Amino acid sequence: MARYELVKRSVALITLTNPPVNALSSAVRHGIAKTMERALSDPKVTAVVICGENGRFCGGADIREFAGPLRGPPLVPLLDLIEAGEKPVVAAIEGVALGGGLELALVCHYRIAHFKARLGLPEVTLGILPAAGGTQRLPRLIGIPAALELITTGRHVSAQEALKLGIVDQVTEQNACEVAVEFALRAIAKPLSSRRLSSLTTPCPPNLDALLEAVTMQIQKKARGVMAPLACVQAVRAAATMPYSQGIKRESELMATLFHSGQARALQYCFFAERTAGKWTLPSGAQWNDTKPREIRSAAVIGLGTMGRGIAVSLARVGIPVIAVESDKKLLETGRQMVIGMLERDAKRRGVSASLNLLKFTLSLEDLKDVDLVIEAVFEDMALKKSVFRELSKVCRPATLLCTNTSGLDVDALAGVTDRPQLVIGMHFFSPAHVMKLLEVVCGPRSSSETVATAMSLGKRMGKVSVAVGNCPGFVGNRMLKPYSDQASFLLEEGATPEQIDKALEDFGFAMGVFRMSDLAGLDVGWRVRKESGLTGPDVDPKNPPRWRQGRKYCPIPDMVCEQGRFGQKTGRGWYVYDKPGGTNAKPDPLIQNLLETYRSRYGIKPRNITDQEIIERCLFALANEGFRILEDGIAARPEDIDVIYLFGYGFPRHRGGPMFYASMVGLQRVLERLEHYHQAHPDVPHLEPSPLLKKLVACGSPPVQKWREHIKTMHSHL
Ligand SMILES: CC/C=C\CC(=O)SCCNC(=O)CCNC(=O)[C@H](O)C(C)(C)COP(=O)(O)OP(=O)(O)OC[C@H]1O[C@@H](n2cnc3c(N)ncnc32)[C@H](O)[C@@H]1OP(=O)(O)O
Repeated sequence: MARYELVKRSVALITLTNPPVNALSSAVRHGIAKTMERALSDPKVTAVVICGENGRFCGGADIREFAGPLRGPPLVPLLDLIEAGEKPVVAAIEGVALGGGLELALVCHYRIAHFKARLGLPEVTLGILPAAGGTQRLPRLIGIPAALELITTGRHVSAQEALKLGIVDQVTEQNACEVAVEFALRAIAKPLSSRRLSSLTTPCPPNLDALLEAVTMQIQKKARGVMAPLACVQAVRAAATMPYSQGIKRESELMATLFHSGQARALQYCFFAERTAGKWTLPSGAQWNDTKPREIRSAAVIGLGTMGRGIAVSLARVGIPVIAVESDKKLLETGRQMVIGMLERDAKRRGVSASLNLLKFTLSLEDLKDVDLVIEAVFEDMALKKSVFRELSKVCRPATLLCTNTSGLDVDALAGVTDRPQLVIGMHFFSPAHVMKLLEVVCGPRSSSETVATAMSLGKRMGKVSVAVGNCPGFVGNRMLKPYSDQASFLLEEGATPEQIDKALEDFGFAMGVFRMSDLAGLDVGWRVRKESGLTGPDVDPKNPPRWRQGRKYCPIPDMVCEQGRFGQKTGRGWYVYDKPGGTNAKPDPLIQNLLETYRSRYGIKPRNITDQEIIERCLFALANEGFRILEDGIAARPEDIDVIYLFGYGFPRHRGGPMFYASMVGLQRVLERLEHYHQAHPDVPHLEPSPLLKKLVACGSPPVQKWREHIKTMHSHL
């Protein structure tokens, strides 16, 4: 796991060999310990260079080992030994030096980085802190403010920025290993004491307390309830106020509180879930690693509304020529200006030039005849979408992939009106499409494996986290959203206020509660969907009981809010009131309070006190319960996929792991009991009835989330 060679007759070259990222597994630590001992004890060796195989220095500790007991040599004494050695050690950093990888580099006496390398201490994103001396050595090297920022955010820096900050001594465009060997030979005669970071005094700003206080407040505002960044601040404070020997003890104590925490488990689960989600399989057996995607050299976007504009920008900024289509001149011109503006702002932010030459705007579908792929992003109306797909079928060459950006309509019904159902697929982007990372790739029963592979690979190219899902109303994300938001509405009936429900959800960790989020998204969208599906509006049978639709309990309060022209932020009024249309400062509105009181007295509902616990349980257990049904139905392949969708598309707090992981952390038995309790109280709400899969998992002893798949016997997988 660490290779040893003697180069230039006196330099020991130690190469970490643990593909793909040379993580510091127990075997690698063992390899480093053995090879370092050999280098330090061999009189022929005058200097040491440490590098990583395959152009990657080191991706840090092996996260997979965190779940088990510590095996092999512990990292801290090993790193102390390297730093204390009497022979100069040079880190040759190519690819990445992250977490324990950077901590390894920090105990080397010199660091040479390849110009494409990235460095950082991302431990905080895994719910822990850099506990192999990182919180003590980095502040000594680059000062408190810069170290604090890097450690509390986990941000990666480029080699150039690392040079500016003083993290590395040299950046090279040549082979970093060869440069490091030459560097090591020159360093032989030089004293090492000033290169041992643990022996340095931390440069301390005069306003240390104020700085730490400001950063703490910033963290509490941005990452409410998240423990790791606050522990990082305390560890860095120790670097500023204590000698290294005490600081490292403090670092270790803080790590001990984080290491076994639920937050660390959740965040590490998210890391792997994100990577698992890209690995799709279809009922045919075709899967991500045996199906070649098509190369997409040109694309088209139909419809330049909010979604279409974001999609066009997402395509153009990764170098794909885009033809954007609108139905009338005025809309086309508005869309054109918006797309260009968005692309220019995006390019400015990234310090690159805007690829405006890749954009073409047209009123004619005929212009799409030669493109490789079309993404339809017209209004969410089946008849309209069908007419577009019929037309595309006529004008596009037979090999063109036809994708629909629908948030819940039947992808197979659209495939059915084309001459190429195997080349039709859903690409459900989230608004704003050029910002939001999630892409649901909706596989119809007739979508070919090549089509799935191409949509998934295009998503990756656009920087999206793509998840393959099956075709059903609302797919995964929006299908689960319904029971969640229904519970919030029922809670309003029973006595809660929008602000109370939002606060409980925001305290749980959501960036926005369900009502603030609906105000942002626009209340009219859901209203239109409910009208189209006959839940409200003139099509509802007048004989229908008022709070009852399609055989189940229904809460008409969201419709009543819309009937008053309250569509959310854009109209300046929704569940909250705003200073002006488009305003973002939500204030509770007495008119909503009135509406709720009138509603309750009309239906004889006596308001009751509702606790935050009930809000969280009813909203989130109903959400997870639908997730279990989605797994049973084969609409999502694994719980990780559902969690990734909720993390990246719906602002589920990452330190809770996603709705399915959260359910497993609460305990499936407890979730089952609470759902049974709430269903007993509300037998007319089917979403509260525990799903058969949840019951089955509890009966099997509540296995960990990674093992649920073994218990899901889907007869008709949609994936
Ligand atoms: C005492 C405590 C001391 C130290 C604490 C730590 O060091 S904690 C770990 C800190 N390091 C990180 O957080 C880095 C995590 N990795 C990444 O950010 C990326 O993987 C990386 C290195 C930038 C490479 O990205 P890329 O997109 O090229 O590959 P991908 O992410 O898909 O990873 C490839 C496979 O490697 C697995 N993997 C990556 N890093 C680790 C790791 N540190 N430990 C274990 N496994 C790791 C990843 O899961 C992928 O696996 P696969 O089975 O192929 O899906």
